[in-house]
Amino acid sequence: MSTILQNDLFIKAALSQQVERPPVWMMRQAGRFMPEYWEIKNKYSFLEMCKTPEIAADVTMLPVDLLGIDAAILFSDILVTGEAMGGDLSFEQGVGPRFSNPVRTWKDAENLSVDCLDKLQYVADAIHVIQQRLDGRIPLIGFAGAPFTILSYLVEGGSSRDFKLTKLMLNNEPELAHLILQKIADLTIAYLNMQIDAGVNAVQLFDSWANALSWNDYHTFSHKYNKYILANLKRTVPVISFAKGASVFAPVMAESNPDVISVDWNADLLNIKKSLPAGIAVQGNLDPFIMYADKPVIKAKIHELFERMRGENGFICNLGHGIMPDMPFDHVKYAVEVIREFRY
Ligand SMILES: Cc1c2[nH]c(c1CCC(=O)O)Cc1[nH]c(c(CCC(=O)O)c1C)Cc1[nH]c(c(CCC(=O)O)c1C)Cc1[nH]c(c(C)c1CCC(=O)O)C2
Repeated sequence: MSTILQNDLFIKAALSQQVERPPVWMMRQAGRFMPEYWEIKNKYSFLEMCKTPEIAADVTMLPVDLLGIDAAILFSDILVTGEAMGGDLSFEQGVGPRFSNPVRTWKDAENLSVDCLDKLQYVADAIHVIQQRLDGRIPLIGFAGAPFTILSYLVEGGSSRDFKLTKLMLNNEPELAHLILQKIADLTIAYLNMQIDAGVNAVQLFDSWANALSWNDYHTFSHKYNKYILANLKRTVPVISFAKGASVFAPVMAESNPDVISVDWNADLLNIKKSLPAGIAVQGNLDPFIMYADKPVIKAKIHELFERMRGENGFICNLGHGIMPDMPFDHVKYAVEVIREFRY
């Protein structure tokens, strides 16, 4: 690590070193649950916010200044790689992400571009601005979507409940799926290495919808590509592998040798950690929905997890999935305070 960080709890825990308390950050920590996010969001579209480095930096800094978390995460979206490859991406209020030109045929797949890193230059520019603003206070996490999760959005043309079209492709035309997955994986390697060169202090690969896959399909269509990506990253910063489904797939994820595995809320985190090779840290695994509960419940659930993880190096506190737009801001802030006051 070249930068000297004032608060390096997150990096230490990611590298399984001893810390006085677990570090905390939360997925979707910059977002619609914050009134200050809406002040910006009411002026720009979501993609304008992502693509304007000064605005992306302003939004990245909101939870740093308002919540006091131990790591910032770049404000962007996993779907920007799909857009750079040729996807016509939009985010409509109430509808969510949409690709208006879904990728379903060999011709569609062949048209996807891999040599398009220049289209993502705005992300490197944002990282430079954010690192100036952070000024070494806490680390910055970069990220990308894992190939299977990006494939699902490209094929479905947006969010999906059951991934019917994606699974139809995996079953009926596996070679077509492999062509698309390989292209996404190759761009993702270049993209994450670009973020590392631009100065992020860690990267996270989001395989949000891995839990849709069977055990064998997970190996064939997800793990294979995630492993290929991790093998080709500049391993100068910690790498976090996230899957909704990590409760089941964690031992497989470990084979791609990440520094950290981020676990949803279904599993017992200590059991997962003990099942992994020494030196792999875990992140998670609070049920995000505790944020709706009364404050004493929030505190009790955090302490329950921390007591369970007592004595374990290599534990980063996070939610098993992202903060929801209607979660009370003061509950999230309270959760961070409880974590920051905790000492082993
Ligand atoms: C699957 C996925 C996406 N995006 C992402 C994932 C993986 C994590 C996960 O599993 O949730 C990742 C993501 N999306 C966003 C970030 C920024 C950093 C952070 O604060 O975590 C990150 C890391 C901002 C965002 N990404 C999005 C928003 C909301 C945009 C808005 O303000 O309208 C934000 C703050 C939009 C988005 N982008 C995506 C969806 C499903 C949606 C929201 C749909 C909806 O609820 O309206 C795709």
